[in-house]
Amino acid sequence: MRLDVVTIFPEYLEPLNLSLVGKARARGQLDVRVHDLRKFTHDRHNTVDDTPYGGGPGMVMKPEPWGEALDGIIASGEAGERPTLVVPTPSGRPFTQQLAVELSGKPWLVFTPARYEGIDRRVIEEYGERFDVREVSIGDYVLAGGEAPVLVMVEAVARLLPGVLGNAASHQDDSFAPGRMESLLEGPVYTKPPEWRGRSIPEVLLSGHHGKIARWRRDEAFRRTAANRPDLIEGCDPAALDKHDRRI
Ligand SMILES: COc1cccc(COC(=O)c2cn[nH]c2)c1
Repeated sequence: MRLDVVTIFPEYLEPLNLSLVGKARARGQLDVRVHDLRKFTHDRHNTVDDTPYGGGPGMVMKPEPWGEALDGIIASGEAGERPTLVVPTPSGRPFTQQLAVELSGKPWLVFTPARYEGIDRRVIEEYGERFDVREVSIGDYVLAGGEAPVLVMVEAVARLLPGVLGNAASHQDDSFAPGRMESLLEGPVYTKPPEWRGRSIPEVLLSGHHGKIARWRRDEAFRRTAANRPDLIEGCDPAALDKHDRRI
């Protein structure tokens, strides 16, 4: 997968050289290219923003630099390759595990994190006519820029790429993983030592009885979901539970 990011703070994307994403890059599974938006300005101050038409607070990112940056990136693609553009914004569709799964199947993502009050709408219109443009929110709050959302989305997508996450099975049971655990939160996890500050491990986890363990985990997932995310349970039909679990 190729990932391009256009930003006025390239150093903000340094974390993409670390850990899981860093290793995937080193292995050649991910081709990550970060572009400094200011390199696509031509005035003495490398201006990327200006006052909003119609007045109001803050500044808006000018369309010209984005146009030059995106045209250059698209032109550098393999013949005929078409990118999916991802625009982090509080007014976008929710970023979910399902969307992460969808994006992990794309060959080329271009992220356009904005600062200020956002990017001139004509940029979205211009590229939306020719490419798949997704305006995506990572949550209902406003940040100073879209770079942190890019780190979030790249990590969520990269860990789904085959061979990137050590133990492939471990994202089947992710919270929100489509299918089995459609919309349940993960229950509690434990590891050695068997006793820590007088606190032991739930007996069932030491029983070796895989059926009972699966049932206990399912019950704990329901318990935690009911406590923290009752909205996820409303639509959940217990009868739709994995038949295997119910048989125990
Ligand atoms: C593109 O327009 C804007 C405007 C304002 C801030 C931002 C940065 O993104 C966020 O704040 C965000 C993304 N998901 N949740 C919050 C982008």
